[in-house]
Order: sequence, then C-alpha cells, then structure tokens
Amino acid sequence: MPKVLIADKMSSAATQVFKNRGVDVDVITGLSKEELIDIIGEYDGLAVRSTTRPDAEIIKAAKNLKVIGRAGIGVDNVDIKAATDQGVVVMNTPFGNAVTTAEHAIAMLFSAARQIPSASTRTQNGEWPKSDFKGVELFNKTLGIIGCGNIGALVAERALGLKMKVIAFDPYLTAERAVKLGAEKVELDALFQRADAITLHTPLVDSTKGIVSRERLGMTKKGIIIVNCARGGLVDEEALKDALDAGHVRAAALDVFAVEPAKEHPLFGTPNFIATPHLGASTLEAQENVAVQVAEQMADYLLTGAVSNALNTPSITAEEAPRLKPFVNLADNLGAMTGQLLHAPIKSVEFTYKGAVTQLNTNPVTAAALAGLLKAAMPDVNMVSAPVLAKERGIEVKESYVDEAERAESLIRLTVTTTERKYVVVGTIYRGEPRIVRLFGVPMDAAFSPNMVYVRNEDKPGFIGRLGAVLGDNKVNIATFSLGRMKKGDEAVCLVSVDEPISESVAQQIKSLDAVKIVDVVSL
Ligand SMILES: NC(=O)C1=CN([C@@H]2O[C@H](COP(=O)(O)OP(=O)(O)OC[C@H]3O[C@@H](n4cnc5c(N)ncnc54)[C@H](O)[C@@H]3O)[C@@H](O)[C@H]2O)C=CC1
Ligand SMILES: O=C(O)C(=O)COP(=O)(O)O
Repeated sequence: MPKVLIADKMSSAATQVFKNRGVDVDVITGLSKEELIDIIGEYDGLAVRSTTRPDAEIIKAAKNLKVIGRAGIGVDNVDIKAATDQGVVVMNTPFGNAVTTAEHAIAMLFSAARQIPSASTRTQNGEWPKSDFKGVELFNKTLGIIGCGNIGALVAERALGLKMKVIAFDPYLTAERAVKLGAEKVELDALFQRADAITLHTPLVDSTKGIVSRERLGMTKKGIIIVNCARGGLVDEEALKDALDAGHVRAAALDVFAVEPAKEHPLFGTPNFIATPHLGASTLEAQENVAVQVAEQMADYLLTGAVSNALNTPSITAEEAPRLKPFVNLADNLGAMTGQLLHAPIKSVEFTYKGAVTQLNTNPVTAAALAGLLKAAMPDVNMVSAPVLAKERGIEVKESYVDEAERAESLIRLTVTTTERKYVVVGTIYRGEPRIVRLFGVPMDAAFSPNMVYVRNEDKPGFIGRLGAVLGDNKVNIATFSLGRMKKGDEAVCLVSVDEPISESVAQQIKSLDAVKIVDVVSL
C-alpha cells in the first residue's frame, strides 16, 4: 500500500480521500527540515501547501518518493528541478483556490480604499475616530491588473461588477481574450501611469521579480493603491514603504512577503498599510477544494499511474493509464536496448507510432523510450526528466504517426541518428509481452531479457556453432537465440538472451571470433 505524508495544515478531507482510496497516510505538520529529511524516506507521496519547502536535500533523502502534491497553486516552494531529476512528479491544484484568492484581492482593495482594519482597531479602542478617515470610491476608477491568468481574470470580472475600468498587462494575454474579459490590454508602463489601483496576479519568476519597482512606483498617479495577493518579491518593499511614507501611495495591502513568515517588517506600523499572513487561499471552500483535489490526484498517480496537473510530466488519464502500461514498458525496453548499442552521441530521435497505439496519448510512451535511450549515458535519467535532458543537450525529438487504424497491429519505431549513423529499431506487443521485430533494419522476432548480447557478423557457415561454444565454455547458459539477416551472405545479426550477465572477457572472446564485426552487451 503506498504511503503519503501530509506535511502542512490541510483540510481533513485530504486524509479521508487517501484512506478511502487505500493509501496509507500520516499527518505530521510543523516538521523542521532535518526532521523531514529523517522520515521522508518511508513515503511514496508528500502533500504540502506553501509552508513546507521540499528542496534538493529533502528530495534527495526521499528515496521512495514518487509524487509531491501541492494543495494550492504556487509551486515556488518546491524544487521542481531536483524533483524532475529524481523522477518525482510535481502536481498542483490550479483552480481550487482561485475564486477565494480573487475575493481576497477585492477585499484588500476595499480595505485599502476605506482603511477598514485601522478604523476597526481604533473604534474598538474607544476612539470613535470618525473625522480621521476619508476613503475613496472604487466606482469609475481604473484597476490595473498585472498578470491576467486564472486569478487575474476572476479579479477583472469582479472589478467590472463594481463598475471599475479594467486595464491589464500580461505578455500572454491575447487581444481577443482581453476583449472577452472586458479589459483593455496595455503595456506595463502605461498600466503604472493610468491606474488608480494596481493588483498583482503573476507567479514569481525572473520577469516579474520586483515588477513594482521604485522607478515604476514613481510613474504612478498620486493616491495609487497597491494590492499584492500573489507572491512576495513582486513588490520592492523598501520602495513601497518610502512611497507610503511620502504620501504618494494612498494605501497598500500585502498578503504575501518576500520573506515568510514575516514576523517583523519595516512596513509594519506604516500608516495606510494593511497586511494579512498569506491568507489568500484560506477559506473553508478553497481549502476543501484543494485538499480533495490534491489527494485524488496523488492517489490516482500512486495507484493507477494516472497523471493530472503535473508541472514536470505529461498528463495521463485514469482510463488511459492501464492501456498505456504495456507500451510504456515496450518503449522503455526498446529505448534502453538501443541506447546500449549506440557508439556515438545522439543528434536526433524520431518515434513513429503505427496502428492501435496511435489512438493513445503517446507522450508518456515517448518519454519512457527517451529515458531508456539516454540511460546508457545518463544513468539517473527517468521518464520525467528525459524530455528536459534531451532538450538541454540539443537532441531533437520528433513523434510521427502512420496507419492510424485502430485495429492495425501496434508498432513503435525508434529512428536514432547519432553523429556517426542512423539506427532503426522496431518493437511491438505480442500477447501482452514486448518484442523486438526489427533491429537495425534486420527483421527478427525476439523477446527482451535482462541479459543479452548483440552480435553483428558476416553471414558465414559455422558461426553460430562457434558463438555457442564460446558461451558454453564460459558456462553462460543461452535462454533464447534470435537471428536475422537482410539476404543470404549479407551481414547477419543475432540477439542472444543469456541467464547471467556477460563479462567483459566473454565479450572479448566473442569479438575475436572470425567474421564478427560488432559485439555489444545489453542489460535491462
Ligand atoms: N495569496 C495566496 O494565498 C495565493 C496566491 N496565489 C498566487 O497567485 C498567482 C497567480 O495565480 P494564477 O492566476 O492561478 O496563475 P496563472 O498561471 O493562471 O496566471 C498567471 C499569469 O501571469 C502571467 N504572467 C507571467 N509572466 C508575466 C509578466 N512578466 N508580466 C505579467 N504577467 C505575467 C501569465 O501569463 C499568466 O496569465 C500565483 O503566483 C499564485 O501562486 C494563488 C493562490 C493563493
Ligand atoms: O495556492 C497558492 O499559490 C498559495 O499561495 C496558497 O498558499 P497556502 O496553501 O495558503 O499556503
């Protein structure tokens, strides 16, 4: 039974889902990094929010970990590269808390416009400070939205409902989508110049770090309101403090901070400054949504191999997962065998799918074949990391499809081009088992086995006997022997499955036989 650790405070609905699905679950929150490192080795899954930060060290210690589930949107607390390198799938719940966070942004906007938190505190202190507060209306004002994805779009809808004008900056927002949202798409500087209030809804990446900079704050109208419910680090906090102190910024409301938890901060106590402790996603509804969703997704992956909302690997539906399994297995074997038969760096790989397999989602099959192929040179590669590593190394990867008839026999053809030559290998599934049907252009019919030796030789009488004798003399038992050639007297290939690994000395003895051209030992 797979075992999952819930390491951050999460709705108990997550625990219930895991239990109902037959996944063993521990809930241990508030662990230090060292404590997490000590226990993470026992778990197949780790469920977190934003407090736990699974970094490279934690992931390295997580020897059995297969999936990290983020009950929420932002995954900047997870070292995705370290997870990818180790084959750990990272998934989030991209929609479950979006409405709640948009509502928090609107709440912050109103709070800032009317200074509700400080008015409340002072009223309850017995001051009745009626004459100290004069807010501004949001009606007819221009709201500048930076980042118009899920949450930004929900904020736009709500702001339009408040009869605000909405302008948006997002490099990936199309003009059509902006029109549909009722927002005007503008450039970043124009947004800073025209807005009466600015709200941020981007991830924290290089292009957004410090996007509310001192210089851009200087472009804004006097009396601007700044709201950030996205990520700390988007706003230059020092510049914001100066602009608030100078009375240029009317009010600012931050839910997120560059360093969290923010227990002390230069902005704290600044007049017209409002802070909430990263509460954007904290409603009953959102927490129930993300907890159920993350637990379902993690259980699906651990129990069936289905992948949804993963950030580092292609999606596989629950219905596809069992149908894909034999092809993933075939692809892995084909790739791993071929990778051990190459003698030069790979330039490009083409995966050609034929027959019924073309009806499936071939992305995971390609990823598995690629991982197998790269394993000879990169032993730690896996299905998750293979596409990234291939790209980093400039290996061109192509997929193509032929004879897409559902009833046609499924074949997977790998065409690998190295700096020296081109290799073609074809495999199929026969009675549920993966088989090789063509090896470097030569037709054959062979099963995969953990220990194999590949020999290419001149097609001469007596060769097979001599090869058998070398193996026999070295007490290597032959399991199966597959032969093939293009035509009589041409080059022949044989793929021999043996019961024990072939040592270097046996490989050398085979190499020294008359007529042998190439000998490669393959282990799967
Ligand atoms: N305070 C909280 O508790 C919560 C915060 N969040 C945060 O809110 C943020 C937005 O979440 P979603 O809307 O779901 O993400 P999303 O991915 O749907 O939208 C982000 C948008 O930012 C845009 N973007 C990327 N680079 C940009 C740039 N340089 N300038 C302008 N726009 C840029 C993207 O094109 C995209 O449309 C994330 O950082 C997420 O972590 C999400 C939920 C709760
Ligand atoms: O979903 C997100 O991106 C959030 O920032 C919510 O964070 P949390 O789960 O409340 O720690």
